[in-house]
Amino acid sequence: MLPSPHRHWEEFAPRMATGGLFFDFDGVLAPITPDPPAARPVTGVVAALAALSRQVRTVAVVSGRPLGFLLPIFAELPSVDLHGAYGMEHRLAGATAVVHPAAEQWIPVLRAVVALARRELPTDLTIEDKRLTVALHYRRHPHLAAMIGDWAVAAGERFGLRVHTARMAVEFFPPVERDKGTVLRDETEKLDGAWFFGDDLADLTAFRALRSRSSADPGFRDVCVAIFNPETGTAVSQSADFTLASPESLRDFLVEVTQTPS
Ligand SMILES: O=P(O)(O)OC[C@H]1O[C@H](O[C@H]2O[C@H](CO)[C@@H](O)[C@H](O)[C@H]2O)[C@H](O)[C@@H](O)[C@@H]1O
Repeated sequence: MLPSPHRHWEEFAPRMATGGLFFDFDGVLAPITPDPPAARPVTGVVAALAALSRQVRTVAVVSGRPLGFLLPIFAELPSVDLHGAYGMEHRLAGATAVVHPAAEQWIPVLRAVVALARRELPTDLTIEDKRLTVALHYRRHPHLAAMIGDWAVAAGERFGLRVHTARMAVEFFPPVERDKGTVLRDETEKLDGAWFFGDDLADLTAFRALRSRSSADPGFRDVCVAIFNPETGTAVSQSADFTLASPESLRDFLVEVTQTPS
């Protein structure tokens, strides 16, 4: 019997021209690193996505990163859709970048949070200003987690922003109903099957969107894949169809399947 990843791939083969593969970035295409701006895809995975985009109808990256970060990294993949800031901005294949209008009006408020964080929080904290969202990273200072969490909750209430705990970080979002789940719900409307590769709790919204689509539509095939990371424990794996050990294992899987005639 084929191992689970290859069995799912073989079963998905008839839907290649009408299905999609959607990938998270950090922890999935790129290994986790202490310095957020330094994260880059593992060697060979961009070429594997290029090969995939010639075989599958939709290939997309769905990330908490802003488009400004994703665009240069995937510059050689114009046929891959990029969804940034948890779906609050996107650049679909062959089109220009679009910002969700309800999110755009919150940009000045997010600027005010960045300014306040620079004034009030320790100077060596990594403040990632992503224009439509803001992340405060404490990976290099884990003892500050509780203080930063409390500061973020108070600032979120004061400015009317949503606040979520992320991986060794807290993030501020406009109060707009947009996340990886709504991206998957919208982008799979015209597809008859989709895969999502994720490693973090925010990726569970995407898994749920695929599960909910396939339970409403038995003709739709969903495949949820976890990329293991010790920081997230088993929460993502337990909701997935199978787990790959690392971004490198994902790269190896994609290289193998894109080179095997279906
Ligand atoms: O949706 P994703 O593509 O997974 O992005 C989620 C956040 O990832 C980044 O932060 C995480 O990765 C960093 C680099 O490995 C790491 O240093 C940090 O501790 C992690 O939280 C990114 O910086 C955020 O903007 C993304 O929202």
